[in-house]
Amino acid sequence: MKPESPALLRHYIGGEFVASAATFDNLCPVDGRLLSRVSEADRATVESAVAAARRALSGPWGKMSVQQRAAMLHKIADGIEARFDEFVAAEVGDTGRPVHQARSLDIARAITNFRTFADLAACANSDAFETPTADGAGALNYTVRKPLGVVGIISPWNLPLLLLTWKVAPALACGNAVVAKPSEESPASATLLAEVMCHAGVPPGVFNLVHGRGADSAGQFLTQSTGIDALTFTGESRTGSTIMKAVADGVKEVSFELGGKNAAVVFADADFDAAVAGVVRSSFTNSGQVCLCSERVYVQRPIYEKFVAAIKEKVHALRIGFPDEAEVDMGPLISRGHRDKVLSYYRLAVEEGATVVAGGGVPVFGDARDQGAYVQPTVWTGLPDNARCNTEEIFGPVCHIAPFDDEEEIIGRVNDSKYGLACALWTTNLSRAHRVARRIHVGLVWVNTWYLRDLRTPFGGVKLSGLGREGGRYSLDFYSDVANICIKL
Ligand SMILES: NC(=O)c1ccc[n+]([C@@H]2O[C@H](COP(=O)([O-])OP(=O)(O)OC[C@H]3O[C@@H](n4cnc5c(N)ncnc54)[C@H](O)[C@@H]3O)[C@@H](O)[C@H]2O)c1
Ligand SMILES: O=C/C=C/C=C(\O)C(=O)O
Repeated sequence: MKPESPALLRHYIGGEFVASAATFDNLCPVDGRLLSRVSEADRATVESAVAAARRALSGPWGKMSVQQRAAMLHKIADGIEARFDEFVAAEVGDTGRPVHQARSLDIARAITNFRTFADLAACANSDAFETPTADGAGALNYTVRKPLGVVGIISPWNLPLLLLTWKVAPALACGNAVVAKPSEESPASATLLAEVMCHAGVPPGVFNLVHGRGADSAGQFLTQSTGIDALTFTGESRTGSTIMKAVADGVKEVSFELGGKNAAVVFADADFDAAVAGVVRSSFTNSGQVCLCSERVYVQRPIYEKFVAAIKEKVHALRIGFPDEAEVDMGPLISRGHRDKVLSYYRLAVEEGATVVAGGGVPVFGDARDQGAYVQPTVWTGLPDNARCNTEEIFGPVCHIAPFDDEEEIIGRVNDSKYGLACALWTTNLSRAHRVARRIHVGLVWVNTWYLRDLRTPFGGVKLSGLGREGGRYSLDFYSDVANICIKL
């Protein structure tokens, strides 16, 4: 029987699904099979999406109150909920992640993103100041939030729907119209989101979706469009730098959530078992493809050897499997291309003198997964802090474990990085927790936990890890312009 021709994923522009003559293949990282063909937007297509967004701002969307927009965001969340299993299947197909993760994290958080920013925007207060004046009558100053206008959104493949909606939700809550460009590696859930937007009655042009790659493709064309008012981007630091140059002439507002080379620091007084479990989670979740993952692990010397042995045992026990296996811990990397990058670091580590405590290669399954993008979860010791494997973001299931002696030493070593996104500290000493956390030069510190999220908190990094903060009112501040009005009484 002739195999079904793969689906064609289309753009969503001005409320219509639009195909392009140019397409690219979307492959499944579990077994390499062709999942779908994807329309690739040219510059004209991207510009038509930007124009549709501009038109939407002067339509019914631009006249809606924040309460009406909040209600629309809840309808979008309802729509994702109604098609929850389809979104799970789309995300798992594109990324190969465990089904249980897609259900509990990726799709669940997309729904939460819309509901959280609906409520935050609807309840956001403005500022007001009574100002005394020489004539005694005084003046009243108050602020109003206005949408930026057309916001370009470019998102990565590692948590596709979570990170796309992390930006779409507040952008829409603040009254903007958006043109979103998801990663070429993960087009499926974004396309489903467009269907939900359409069904929810989001006015045409408010949410536009264009598919394509980065350089010389839809991503670059979006950043170069003079029709966008702001650009929010999540991805590699070097891509962020390229995008910053592209938008500089127009002095566009940017929000960047970029790369990291995060540390986990385990003090001798930590709850040992909790720290072991926590580091396994923070180094190997999503096959290490989370910007917050700990690729640098530092363990205080008295427990170092015991800790390495414990991590080795846990990593050897990690179940690498098909997405739908109930107990699977780890799936493949996103693509053969990304696997080549991670394997190049596996080789480099040995060249740099690492001891390979666990992993270091490619698992052999003897089934379809051998055509996928799997790698072994890997643990190294023995490298100096300045080794490339200890300074460059690998973005795979790997960590290096090094001993340290005291607080001053470890604070200096953790901060000696061109990145500054996140850090996980493990200690039962409360004073030490507060003291050290404040001195780590990152945007996010977790103590005795990792990736515990409260969406009202600021999220973002320093140095090469990003520009700006999103989350809670920080998102409202980025996705709206605040104007001050002064009334002479
Ligand atoms: N800080 C955070 O919150 C955060 C979250 C997730 C991922 N990340 C980072 O993202 C990276 C992994 O994601 P990735 O591989 O998709 O990143 P990437 O930079 O390769 O691509 C991200 C997005 O940018 C687009 N793009 C690429 N080049 C472009 C260009 N020249 N102009 C415009 N768009 C372009 C891509 O098509 C994709 O949609 C890692 O470095 C990770 O640390 C950071
Ligand atoms: O890979 C990076 C993960 C980013 C996560 C978030 O932005 C979030 O949880 O809101």
